[in-house]
Amino acid sequence: MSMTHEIWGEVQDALLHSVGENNYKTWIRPLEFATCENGVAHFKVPTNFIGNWVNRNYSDQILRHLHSAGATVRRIEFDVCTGGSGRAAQASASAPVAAPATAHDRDPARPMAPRDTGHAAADSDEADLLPGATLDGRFTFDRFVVGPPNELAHAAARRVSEGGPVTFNPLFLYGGVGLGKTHLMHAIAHQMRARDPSLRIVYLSAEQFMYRFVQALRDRDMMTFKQLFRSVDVLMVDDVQFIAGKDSTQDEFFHTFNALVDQQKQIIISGDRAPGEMEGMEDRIKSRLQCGLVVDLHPTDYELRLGILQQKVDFYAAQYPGLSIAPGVLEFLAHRISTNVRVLEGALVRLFAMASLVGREITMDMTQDCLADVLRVSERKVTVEEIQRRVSDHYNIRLSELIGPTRVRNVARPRQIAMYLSKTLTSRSLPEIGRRFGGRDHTTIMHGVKRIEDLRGRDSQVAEDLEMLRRLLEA
Ligand SMILES: Nc1ncnc2c1ncn2[C@@H]1O[C@H](COP(=O)(O)OP(=O)(O)OP(=O)(O)O)[C@@H](O)[C@H]1O
Repeated sequence: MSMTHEIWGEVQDALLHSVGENNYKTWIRPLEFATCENGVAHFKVPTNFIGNWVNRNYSDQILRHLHSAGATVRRIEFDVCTGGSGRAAQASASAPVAAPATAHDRDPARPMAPRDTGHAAADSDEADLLPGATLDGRFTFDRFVVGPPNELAHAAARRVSEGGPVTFNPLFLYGGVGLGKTHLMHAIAHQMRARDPSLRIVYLSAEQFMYRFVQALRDRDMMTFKQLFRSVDVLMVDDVQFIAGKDSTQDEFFHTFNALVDQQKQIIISGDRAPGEMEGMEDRIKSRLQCGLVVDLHPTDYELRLGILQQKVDFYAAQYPGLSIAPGVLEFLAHRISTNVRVLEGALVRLFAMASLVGREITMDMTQDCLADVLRVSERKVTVEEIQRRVSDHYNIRLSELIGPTRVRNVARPRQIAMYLSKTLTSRSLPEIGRRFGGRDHTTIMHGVKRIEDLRGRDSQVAEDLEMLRRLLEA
């Protein structure tokens, strides 16, 4: 069926439910259905910004609803409507996945919103100045799961995204690989842009900053480079450690930084470690980076990983309708993959892809088969010594007692628990474990392991203790 105004009316109602009232008012209501030709539905939008935003964030949903309403639409396009003379905006989307947007959208280092949204040609010129990657539409605050390891960073990012007087400059976010620094920076950008589309926000990696700088030097066009970076409202530089040891880039970065701070413009920087610990970074830069708010993202804990997995499952389940995940699988993944959220998410993507191929529920067996390599690599190397220390702390007995010969029950049982954990969490053989338990024979270890295996099913206190110790050891 061809797309009509009636169908669009129906789809608008459906969108009101699926995106919520606020989003609907801001993004969907301004869209005016114009025509549909050869499967391409054209919408008029008041600004280029709205066109790009809707394209990036809602085009999939719009297409889905159009299809459900029976419209045969392959693609949607947004045309900026400038006082009656509609002009093609740089935004379009096609089924089933939104097509990559325009040069404008692909460019990370361009100011993300034009000051005057009615001047698409000027936007394109600006976009042409800077190459790079795009802001990820999925990296929003809504999709960032907060827990004790990242709550401070999240709160700081939220505060900055609210705008207002610049209170801490720069905001410096640091932490290990895949802990959400980029996600938070993108979320700030999305939020700021939604709040004030006229803001000129530049997000880029330190590598791209250097690339631009070197290109400007080569083209003998430093003026344009300086003008561009010094005329933004918000500058975000990701992975700043990249410019460590690169003296001229650091010099230019330093001047850009100072110029923006002088103008009270917000700067947000991320790095893989605290500024003071960055080798090869000039002291004057380190001290600039430290003079705002420095917050770190700590390694995730089990609960946060589980929360992230649960949130991502909802997302993937919507993409693969009909697929389910067996109880215990998410908990297992949260236990076993503790390195980095990116790996955790990758594991989930693989599981869903595999399950959709075979058309079955994601079970524990499938998880172990499909992720054998990831699980092997991320296996935390727990040592027998660590286990002994944890167990003696937990039962409040001395390490020397745990390893020694005493047979009193309040030591013998924890000792067997330590033997069991050594057997199940390390790759040590029974004789090797025996040696670490005061030179005991391997049959003693085997007996201890069997005893706990047996108790585990009958004694809930033992089961609980084992679970808690395992979590502590694998955290
Ligand atoms: N708290 C979180 N909630 C939801 N998703 C998260 C969270 N933390 C990280 N992620 C996801 O993990 C992935 C990696 O995050 P991100 O790219 O932001 O990490 P990073 O700290 O910038 O890593 P790198 O050091 O490699 O640049 C992304 O898909 C991101 O959405």
